[in-house]
Amino acid sequence: MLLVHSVESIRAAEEEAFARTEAGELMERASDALATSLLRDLGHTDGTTLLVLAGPGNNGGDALWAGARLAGRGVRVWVHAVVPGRVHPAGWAACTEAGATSVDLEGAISLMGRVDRIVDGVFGIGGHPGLTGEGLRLAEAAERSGTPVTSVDLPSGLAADGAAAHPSFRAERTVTFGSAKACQVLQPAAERCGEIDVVDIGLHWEAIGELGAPILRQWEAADVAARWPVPTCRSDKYSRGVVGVDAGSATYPGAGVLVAYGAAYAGTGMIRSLGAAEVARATLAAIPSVVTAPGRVQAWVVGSGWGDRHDGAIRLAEILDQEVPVLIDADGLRHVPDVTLSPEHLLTPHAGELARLLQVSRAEVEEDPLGHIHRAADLFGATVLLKGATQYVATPWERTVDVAVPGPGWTAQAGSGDTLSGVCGSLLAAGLPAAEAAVCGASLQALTAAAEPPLPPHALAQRFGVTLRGLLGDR
Ligand SMILES: NC(=O)C1=CN([C@@H]2O[C@H](COP(=O)(O)OP(=O)(O)OC[C@H]3O[C@@H](n4cnc5c(N)ncnc54)[C@H](O)[C@@H]3O)[C@@H](O)[C@H]2O)[C@@H](O)CC1
Ligand SMILES: [K+]
Repeated sequence: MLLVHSVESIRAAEEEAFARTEAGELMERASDALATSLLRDLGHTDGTTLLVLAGPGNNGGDALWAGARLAGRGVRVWVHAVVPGRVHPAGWAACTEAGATSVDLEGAISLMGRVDRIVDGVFGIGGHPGLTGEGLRLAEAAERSGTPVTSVDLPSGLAADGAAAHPSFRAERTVTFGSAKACQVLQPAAERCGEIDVVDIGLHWEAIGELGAPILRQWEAADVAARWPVPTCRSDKYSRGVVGVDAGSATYPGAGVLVAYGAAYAGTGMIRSLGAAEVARATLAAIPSVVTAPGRVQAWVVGSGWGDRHDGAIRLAEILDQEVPVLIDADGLRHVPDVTLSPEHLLTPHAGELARLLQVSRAEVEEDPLGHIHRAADLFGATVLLKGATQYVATPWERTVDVAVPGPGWTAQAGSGDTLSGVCGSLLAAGLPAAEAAVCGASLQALTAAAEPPLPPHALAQRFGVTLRGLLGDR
């Protein structure tokens, strides 16, 4: 699991670390790790070449000290001070004394495409988002040259805490210090960061109180495998969980069928299709093991394909009265302001639906997904999964948001949300807490889509077992 801290937290943890370390020790750890990473990527020192772009702050300092180490080891290093006259003085002296050659802007640009690697040490967590002027010229020239870029801490130009792809460097690798940053896991910014190496520089998160909690937890496949409920020799359909589905309608019967596909192929114990008669009939025809008689239900999936069902609020209240976990999706979400929810209830809006719930514009949600998902979770008291290119899960009053394993854009199609609801519903019925059910469900869908050619949602669901077998190994 990749933990992401905010700039505010990193600054606080750095302050705490400065107080108990020698001056310059943190920068030494950072630049040592950067130099090691550069050496690994260069492969060897003899005859290899490096262009260091150093900005005015400590990010430039890191780059310069690493450049000094490599120049000392025989790498041919050129160095450019991006803001003339404003450069980390000790780092600059060390780098040039170790043999690096100083070049001006035009010199730096003309070297791009001819050196083996470029070090982007222009701005780090102190950078204002969006490069302009010479910084932008350098970033564009570097990208055009095709020479691989190692960014120091983050690609200069990105906002460390944000998801936006501001004008910035595009890195092949980012060597980041103390903690991953939000821009390295949230799209579209993350795709400008390349491979992420997180370097431990000795920050003590527990020493800074609440600020020490990460803002994001980026889940990886192994984390999903560790949480996935695997049946044992003592399992029966009830211990594995019964999912009740009231989704779809006479107008949109497919939604209810797709929810059942998601639950069935994620391995649920039993599915009860308890919505419109048309949906139950269609579901039974597709999946013969589905039961259409009422009975015990351990988690509900409701709302998708309801359309403008006139009794939606009453039906939702009735289901909530049963006091088992409930996943509320799509058309069910419009009734959320009228009912009382708790963290075991899972809302699964996409950006447009979240905007409607919070009475803001979709653009506002897309601009600040984290802020809005927190707001929704706190306002409604429920767990929220925000679907989209990056899938976030927030729990009411908790600082840390979970981010599902990312997947390809193929799942952006009608019906994907319905099968996803089914997967999450099956995990809720198996007893996973709502946040884990949401993030594991979204990750399973993403991992499956990443491994398969484009498939319609019901066919993708049929491949869940292959993904699970790969994830779970011998478990
Ligand atoms: N303080 C330390 O000892 C450590 C800091 N670390 C490094 O230090 C970085 C943070 O250093 P700083 O706080 O000095 O910040 P930066 O090095 O990110 O840059 C800050 C400077 O750039 C200027 N600036 C920012 N955006 C600009 C823009 N778009 N155009 C023109 N000027 C701009 C600011 O006014 C400021 O002078 C981290 O990202 C990391 O690389 C690491 O070495 C770990 C230890
Ligand atoms: K940088």
